[in-house]
Amino acid sequence: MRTAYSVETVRAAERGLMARLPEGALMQRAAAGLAAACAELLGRVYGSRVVLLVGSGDNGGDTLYAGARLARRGAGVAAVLLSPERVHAGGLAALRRAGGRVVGAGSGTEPAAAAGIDRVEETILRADLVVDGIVGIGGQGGLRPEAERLAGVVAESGAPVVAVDLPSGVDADTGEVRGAAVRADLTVTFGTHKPGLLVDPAREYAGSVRLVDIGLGEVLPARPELEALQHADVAALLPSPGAESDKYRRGVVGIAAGSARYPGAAVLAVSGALRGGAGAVRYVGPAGDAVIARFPETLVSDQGPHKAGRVQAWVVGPGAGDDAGTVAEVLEADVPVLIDADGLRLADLDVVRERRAPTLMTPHAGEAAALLGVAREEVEAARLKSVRELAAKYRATVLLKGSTTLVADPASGLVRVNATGTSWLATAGSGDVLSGLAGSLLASGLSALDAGSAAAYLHGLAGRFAADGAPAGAHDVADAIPGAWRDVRR
Ligand SMILES: NC(=O)C1=CN([C@@H]2O[C@H](COP(=O)(O)OP(=O)(O)OC[C@H]3O[C@@H](n4cnc5c(N)ncnc54)[C@H](OP(=O)(O)O)[C@@H]3O)[C@@H](O)[C@H]2O)[C@@H](O)CC1
Ligand SMILES: [K+]
Repeated sequence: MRTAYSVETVRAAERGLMARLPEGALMQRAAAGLAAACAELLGRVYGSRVVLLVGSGDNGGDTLYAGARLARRGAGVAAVLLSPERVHAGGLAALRRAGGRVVGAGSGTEPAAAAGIDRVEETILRADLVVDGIVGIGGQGGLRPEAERLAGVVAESGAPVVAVDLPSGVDADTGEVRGAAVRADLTVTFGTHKPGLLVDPAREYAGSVRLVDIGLGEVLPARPELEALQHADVAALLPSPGAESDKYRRGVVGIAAGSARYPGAAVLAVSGALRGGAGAVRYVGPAGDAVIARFPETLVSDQGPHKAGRVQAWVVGPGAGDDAGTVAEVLEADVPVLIDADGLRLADLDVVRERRAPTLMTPHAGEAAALLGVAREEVEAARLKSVRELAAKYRATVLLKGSTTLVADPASGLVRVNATGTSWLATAGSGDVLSGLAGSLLASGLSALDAGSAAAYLHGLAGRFAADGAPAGAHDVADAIPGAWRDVRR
């Protein structure tokens, strides 16, 4: 499991840890990990040109101490100080002792302000590596103008960028990027991941992320604010039939989807459900012929959901068109229900709120925006906040689809982020496959949080396998689910 903790939690943990350690010990651990990552990226440290962008806080301190380590190994290290009067004094002294220099205005020993500006640009443009220590977890909002200007020069230089703890300008807790921010190739983060490193849009700014252990793990609380399942976690969740299992014990999933206009949605939802571990898939709706033609193992009924027979979980909504009656009937069932696509528009949301059995809602950003009464761009800019708000508002587990799919649990407030997604999954019908897959996992007994997050994980992996660098259709993704399942189990 990969976990992320909020700034408040990190700060509290750090206070506890610092009280037990000699002063500066944590910063030295951070700087050592940072310098090692920079050295690895450089390949050859001796003779390389490293530029440090140094802000006024401890993030700048980490950067200066790491710079000192690189200078001792023979790198030419130049520090650009954004607030020379408030720079981390110990870090700067260490850098100078190691032979590092300060460039730009206000350094005291360097050329005057006007000339200094050019020196800074020249230096950055010649750099082999830029280290972004402008701001870390103490940051508020996007970069300030001077930092933004420097970030522009860095982008122009094309030099690889290592961000210290976080790319400066992104929000550590939310993953929001409300102004200018540094784009990094690698982010070296300390003690724990921060939520912003795992959630878009900030995740995209971070590049690859490396976690440096500074001993924080032992003082962090057991429950993180955000977690990301890995292969082993998903493997532990997936159902496996025992010797005694029959189709009812393995779970029957009901799919109420498709319409005369959109029969394909029914076929795709069933294709996902058949690969999700349930013992049987029942289909209810007007696309029975199309479903049977493609998947003869489906139990098809043209009666409504009430008359469909035993079902342990329902999926309602994909391609449902305007069939509000079926959605209402499914919501009356006292079993877990997954609501997707048209179902999200057709459902009586007061009924959803009052349901006793679990509900899993699976909107994309546009559907989530409609449910929250905000613009789609706002959901995309603030994915974590949006998914939490939806879960609280509808007292349902909510899976917000997208480049980083999020699943929020209404009771605990825990959010899971899925890391297996690929942009190849942004293809018509891919959401229908996901609904069927998640519904099938619900029917086999997983909680809504586990079913949603395990389904997102398998679906993302299947998308990668199906695409393998080329476009793939939603049915290819469904066909690749068994391979993803085996890969996770291996
Ligand atoms: N604590 C620990 O044990 C350990 C902490 N560690 C490290 O410390 C970091 C946290 O350090 P921190 O608390 O000093 O805050 P930090 O992120 O450096 O920035 C604060 C300064 O930035 C400024 N500023 C704010 N917003 C800005 C913006 N948008 N654009 C530009 N500037 C902005 C703001 O200035 P002001 O508003 O006062 O003008 C303030 O002075 C953490 O991320 C990790 O790297 C590691 O060593 C491991 C041990
Ligand atoms: K930073």
